[in-house]
Amino acid sequence: MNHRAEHPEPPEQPGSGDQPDRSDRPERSGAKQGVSRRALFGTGAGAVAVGAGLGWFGRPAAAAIQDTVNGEAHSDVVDYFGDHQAGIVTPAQDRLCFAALNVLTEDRAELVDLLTQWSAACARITQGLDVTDTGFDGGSQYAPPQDTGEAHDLSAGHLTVTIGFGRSLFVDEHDKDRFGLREHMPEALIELPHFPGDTLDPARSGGDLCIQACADDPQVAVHAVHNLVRMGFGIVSTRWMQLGFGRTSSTSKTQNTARNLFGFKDGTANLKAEDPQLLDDHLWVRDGSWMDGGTYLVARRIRMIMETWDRESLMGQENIIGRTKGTGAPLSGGEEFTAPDFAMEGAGNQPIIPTDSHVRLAHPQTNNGVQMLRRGYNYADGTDRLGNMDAGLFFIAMVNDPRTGYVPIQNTLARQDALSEYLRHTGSGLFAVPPGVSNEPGAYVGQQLFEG
Ligand SMILES: C=CC1=C(C)c2cc3[nH]c(cc4nc(cc5[nH]c(cc1n2)c(C)c5CCC(=O)O)C(CCC(=O)O)=C4C)c(C)c3C=C
Ligand SMILES: [Fe+2]
Repeated sequence: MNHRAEHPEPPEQPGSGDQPDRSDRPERSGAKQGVSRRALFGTGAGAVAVGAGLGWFGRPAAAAIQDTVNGEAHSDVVDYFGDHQAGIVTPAQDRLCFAALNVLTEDRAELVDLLTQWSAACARITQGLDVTDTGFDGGSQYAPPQDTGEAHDLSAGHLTVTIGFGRSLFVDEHDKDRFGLREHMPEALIELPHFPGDTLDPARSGGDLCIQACADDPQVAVHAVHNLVRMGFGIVSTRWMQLGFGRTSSTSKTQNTARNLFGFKDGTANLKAEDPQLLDDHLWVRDGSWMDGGTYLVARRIRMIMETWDRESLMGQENIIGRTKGTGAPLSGGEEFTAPDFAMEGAGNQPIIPTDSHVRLAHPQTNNGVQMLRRGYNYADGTDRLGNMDAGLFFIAMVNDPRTGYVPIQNTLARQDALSEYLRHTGSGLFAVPPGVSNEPGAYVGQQLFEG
């Protein structure tokens, strides 16, 4: 185990004797609300730690941490350990911090060591703890803190951290093996093709690794990425990063459907945690390889041209999507979750759900029965030089084979979808998301790949 806390104290720096003695400084702010990092294992009122299991890092397992809200047991911790990584079918939180990283080192052992440290850190921060026991202010005055500190007083916030491996982790741009992983590179981890209309920015595309941190609180999500990147100083560097808000999907039937920045309910017809057979058919890799129990994550930064869309009539908008703006019901009638009737005709014997509408073209019926788990977020990143909003959807989809589960649908949408006129794809990434991390001593994300 490679906890930063176990690293020896750094040698005394020249002149360090001149540093002020701050051992008597006052304690900084304590818990503010909820189950805070400090309250959980300290003296905070209201928090109850029930010893129902120990993680390999020696702390109570996630489900053990509970608080009481209106007399009912409540936990805002999502278990880090399991057959699948959290952040896939676990209920989509409201906030996202997504980062794609370049791996700088050529040393496989250094990479494995980092992944091991990341898993140890994730097991802690997903419980609302600092990265190490020493935390952000308990270590040596002469060494950088072992946690950056910005989430110290905040609760776990249902934080999930999902790690993925890009194709470029396996082979470089000359197809040369990196880290001896080439023979294990899955065939499904393709270079995504150019799709009609793509205007991708290389600075917002690709990456050797990805970190998807989702939480109720943006500061908790950013803290996760910030600390994993900090721990990887000199081994990885951030290639691009995207913040998201207002989840545009629901991954559980217990969640309501949120709206995208065009004002439509988004995520109605999605794979949901409650349909294990569909998840096995469309989401989880089931091939006995190191990816068994994992999935593939497609990320697309899709700018939505608000200025044009906002001038479209309500009827025009609904015909483009194929659903009503109010309830999200299909134009063929019923409620939000009523199945669309694509055969139904409207005025002039034309299909009531237009042939170029988004839901018709994206529906499994049009795509050989293919389904995907969508887990995207809205984004708003200021304006361009003309004052137009740079805002849209950071689309995330997870599928068990992007060659059949994503590429054909994206090609169809890019060519025929009436919605495409209002969209610009500006960033892209495809990552193999390995299975979950077991609660065994020393287990780490991607272990099946490196030790299989
Ligand atoms: C390649 C896949 C998809 C991309 C890219 C995509 C972009 C995109 N979608 C919306 C808004 C909506 N999408 C909706 C449904 C829907 N979209 C996809 C796939 C992609 N969308 C699928 C598979 C589905 C489900 C189709 C079905 O089975 O009925 C909807 C309707 C509500 C819902 O079911 O979620 C909306 C609204 C935007 C704005 C967008 C790009 C910015
Ligand atoms: Fe869509």
